[in-house]
Amino acid sequence: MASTYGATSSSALPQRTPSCASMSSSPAKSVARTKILLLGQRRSGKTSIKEVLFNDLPPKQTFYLETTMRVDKHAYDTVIPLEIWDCPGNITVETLGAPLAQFSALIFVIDIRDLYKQPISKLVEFIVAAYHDNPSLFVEVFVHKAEKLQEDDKIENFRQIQERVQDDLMERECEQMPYNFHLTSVYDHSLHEAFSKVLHKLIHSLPFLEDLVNVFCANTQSPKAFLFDIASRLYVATDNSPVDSATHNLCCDYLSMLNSLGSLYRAPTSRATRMRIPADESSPGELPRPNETTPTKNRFYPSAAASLHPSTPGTTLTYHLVTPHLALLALVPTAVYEGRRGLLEYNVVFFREGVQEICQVEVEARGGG
Ligand SMILES: Nc1nc2c(ncn2[C@@H]2O[C@H](COP(=O)(O)OP(=O)(O)OP(=O)(O)O)[C@@H](O)[C@H]2O)c(=O)[nH]1
Repeated sequence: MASTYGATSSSALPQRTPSCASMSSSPAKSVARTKILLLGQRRSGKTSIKEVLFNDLPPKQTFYLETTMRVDKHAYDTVIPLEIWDCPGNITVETLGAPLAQFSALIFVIDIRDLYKQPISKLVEFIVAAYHDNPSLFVEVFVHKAEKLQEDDKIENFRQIQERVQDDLMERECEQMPYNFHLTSVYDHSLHEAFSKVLHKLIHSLPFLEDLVNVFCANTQSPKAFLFDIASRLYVATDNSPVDSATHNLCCDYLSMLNSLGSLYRAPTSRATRMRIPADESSPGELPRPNETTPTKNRFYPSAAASLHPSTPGTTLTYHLVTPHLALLALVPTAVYEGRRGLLEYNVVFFREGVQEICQVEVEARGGG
């Protein structure tokens, strides 16, 4: 895979963009966060999911995670500010300590080999409670550790778990409550794909972001493009062509490679001393970034590309930074990438401005502006 790394127009400089996203350990308290409840039996993999996605923990290291003893609230800022509640395995609706009405999504994690009654009863207990307290709650079931089983067993267990939940809900007369099942594993991209789908349901501005990706694809003859959250590698929007897993995985892998090699390609001019912006220079709409005492800490080159099929007609995978934490990844015909680069860059600038505007509105609507 031949790769190129370079800079786009100066408007790509990430530190000047409105901070719709800031991965922070001490996020601003005043912002209204979208809350996601992460539930499941002990050792089902809840903390692993949270750590792999939002703390960049290598999947193999999840083996050493300790048991969660009390609710751990993890703040993460992407297009919308999230708060993920990682709960201990023994938590119930009564001991949760917060009404279900506070949450926007509930992710219930079941180990795919766990066909016993207990996890299913617990899931049903929460679905029934949600049905009464918060019928608009998105209930998503991650049938997890899917890579542990052979294909046939995997499908069979997946089917059995769905069937049992359905039967139990019918008995409790709650079958109208919508819920979705996903097969997931921290060892492949299924977790990223499933969590991305959950995230889409929570982003109110999603149609606008999708429109922007669609316009980008139409103008650049791109068959597929994703707007990714860089650190978590969740995609926050894509165009309206179907997502095929191979393309999604390819983009995830490319992003992962760039994330790990990014610092090597940092331009000498981007050293902290040269890039620091004086406080009084920040633009009027820009948010305070309490955690950005060193604005170049996570600096990243603004664009990159890799040739996927060198022979004609050829496809190139392009990467463009959109905000400090979002990037556009697109499959582009090599002829367009090589012959009409100006047009491509023009569309990226247009796309970037649109996304930044949407993020700004989102921040203002949540009281962070
Ligand atoms: N094979 C496999 N193992 C996984 C996967 N996800 C998590 N695990 C393992 O499952 C075990 C339990 O993971 P945890 O994340 O601690 O589970 P938990 O649900 O947070 O557990 P509690 O804190 O006790 O409630 C660890 O040994 C992980 O390595 C997966 O996708 N596949």
